[in-house]
Amino acid sequence: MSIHSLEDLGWSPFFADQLTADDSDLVPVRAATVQRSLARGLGAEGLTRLIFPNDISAADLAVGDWLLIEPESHMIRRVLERNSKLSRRAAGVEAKSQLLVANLDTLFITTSCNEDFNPARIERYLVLALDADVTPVLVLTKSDLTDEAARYLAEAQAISPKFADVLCINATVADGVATLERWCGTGQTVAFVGSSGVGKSTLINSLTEAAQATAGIRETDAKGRHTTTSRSLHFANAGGMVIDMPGMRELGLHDVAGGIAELFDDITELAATCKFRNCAHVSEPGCAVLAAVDAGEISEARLDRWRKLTAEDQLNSETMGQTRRRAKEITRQHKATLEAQYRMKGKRKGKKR
Ligand SMILES: Nc1nc2c(ncn2[C@@H]2O[C@H](COP(=O)(O)OP(=O)(O)OP(=O)(O)O)[C@@H](O)[C@H]2O)c(=O)[nH]1
Ligand SMILES: [Zn+2]
Repeated sequence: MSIHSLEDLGWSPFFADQLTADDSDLVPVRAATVQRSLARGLGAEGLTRLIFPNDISAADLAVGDWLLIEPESHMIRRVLERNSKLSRRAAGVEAKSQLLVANLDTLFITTSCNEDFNPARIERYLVLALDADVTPVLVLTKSDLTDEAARYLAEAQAISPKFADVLCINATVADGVATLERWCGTGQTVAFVGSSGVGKSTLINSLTEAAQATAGIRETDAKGRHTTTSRSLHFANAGGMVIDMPGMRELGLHDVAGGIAELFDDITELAATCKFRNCAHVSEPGCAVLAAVDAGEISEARLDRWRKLTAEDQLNSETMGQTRRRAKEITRQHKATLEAQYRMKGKRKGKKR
């Protein structure tokens, strides 16, 4: 197994600065796979199996994390602060978030030049990337299977100025893949999201093939196929690292208010001047956002997309307790309204008398 420098694995001053004198007997490794009680770390010595102490469990770790471990026992002692993290709402009734990957630099939001292309879905992924502090790059694949690649590209570019780049490629040929490599250089970590069949595995395989072979850490199943059942960290040919996230097609929005505020920064800015602090921009008096819509400065469609994303985020972010409280509050308000109406009727009756 070849030896890698920590910088090859994405180590940077951000992590080095977190080390203290107490850590001098520990070594840094980067979490390469994390499954229940089995986690592996990549370090200067190659791939090692990690041991969990009582106070750290697999749920506390994400692929891409930087960990400090004991060099002999491989016991994890500390998880270093992340410079970015991608999470989603965990399965189940509670509004808990599940950590997916950590210390990601670029997220390739992937779709194809066909019926998969959907601006609303692309915008959802963009919110996730912005919320996670990860650079979003939009990748349109299958440019070779359409006569309308230029139209798709123009439509994609119109979605948001927040994309660092919008690429339109044939993922099955080398020069298509090469356009992604400028994001995958030494010290950089990238990952892909997008629907099934848009070409994520094709791109990951091409971006990592040569480097994985030399590193000798490509995990294969009994038939020799590349296994993609859980998230894992891989070397990119261009010098950086790729996190494979199989099964990450649908990422329910959860706790991404910051990402929504950034994507819709025009609405966010105006909202600060609405008369009411918790203005929902529906029909409130003194609403600066509605005024901007009336003036033609913000399109109704854009405000509508903001409303939908905000509603989804709020619903997914509230706990069962909050849902119950909200239901109670609605019932209470309803009762109060009915009582008020009843009293009004009574008064009117009283007047008649
Ligand atoms: N012609 C052409 N075929 C492509 C392109 N990108 C992907 N494909 C093909 O589309 C099929 C699906 O590609 P995958 O890489 O498996 O897609 P995926 O996004 O990884 O799909 P999941 O693993 O289900 O999430 C494969 O047969 C690819 O060869 C492209 O740009 N042009
Ligand atoms: Zn308003």
